[in-house]
Amino acid sequence: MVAFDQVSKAYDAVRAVDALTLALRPGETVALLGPNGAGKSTALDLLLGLKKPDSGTVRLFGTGPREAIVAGRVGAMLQSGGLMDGVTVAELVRLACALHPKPYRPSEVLARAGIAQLADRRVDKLSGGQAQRVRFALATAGESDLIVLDEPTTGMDVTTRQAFWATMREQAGQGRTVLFATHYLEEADAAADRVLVLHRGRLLADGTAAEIKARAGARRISFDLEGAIDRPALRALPFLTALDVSGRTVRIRSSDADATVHALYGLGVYPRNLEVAGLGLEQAFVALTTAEEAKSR
Ligand SMILES: Nc1ncnc2c1ncn2[C@@H]1O[C@H](COP(=O)(O)OP(=O)(O)OP(=O)(O)O)[C@@H](O)[C@H]1O
Repeated sequence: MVAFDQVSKAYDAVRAVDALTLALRPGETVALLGPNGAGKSTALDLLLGLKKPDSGTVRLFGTGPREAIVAGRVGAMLQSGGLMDGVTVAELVRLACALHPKPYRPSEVLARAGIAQLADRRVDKLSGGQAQRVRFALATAGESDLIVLDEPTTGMDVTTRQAFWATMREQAGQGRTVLFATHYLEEADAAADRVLVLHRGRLLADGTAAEIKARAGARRISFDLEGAIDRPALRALPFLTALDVSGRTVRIRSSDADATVHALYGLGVYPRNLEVAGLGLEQAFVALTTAEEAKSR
């Protein structure tokens, strides 16, 4: 079990992480989302013992972060982590395996990260996406109970990205906890079974992607109308939060699509090509974080 208990960390006046409390369960794949500066990297640094909280505690499997890392229970892939200069990919992976208390075979690690063909290349001569795969290999050098990934797929091409997530699913399937920070909301939607939204260091939302979308409330309704379009009548529809008319096509956002559509028919119009769709995680994220920004203004 991985737990933050009332953890805070400030840089001068900036509260990067503010009274964060949460627990991660085994086998869970968790996405950490938040706008720039929300505190994601700081939270991961606290989790990995790279920074010390000003107050509160971080516990990993019953110990502090350092002890858990020394015991090989944590694999991490950080954003900027420089790879050692002057060594080859194979040498670096062998070193990571040698340092891990429960290592996999280096050949296995190379193959899993899709870098077997890069084994003899120097790590300081790799492309961005290749270097990212090497970091991925280092994070999965041994059997860790927690895998922490900071924007893991940045710079990866589509195939690498798919292979990467397949491996992460496999790892989670073996009971490991996978925690990743990302700005790719589609990826969070597809890969995570739990989504955490951080905003100004605080946990704004915690749930499945579906729950977060539902919490952001809105649904999109679109349809075409024949004849004159009565905008004031449309604008007065219940639960409407946005209205856009373009030519014959009307697009509505509603916090209760059933009630809005019901009232729409009540106007005596005949909407054609009616579509009701949920918001994507990206739109839900924007709705949640902008609402929070507005509150704090
Ligand atoms: N070393 C530091 N010194 C001073 N302020 C810092 C430092 N590191 C982070 N901050 C500030 O703390 C806040 C949280 O930053 P953090 O890097 O944790 O956010 P993030 O969610 O990872 O952002 P991004 O999405 O941009 O990577 C920001 O306001 C940032 O400017």
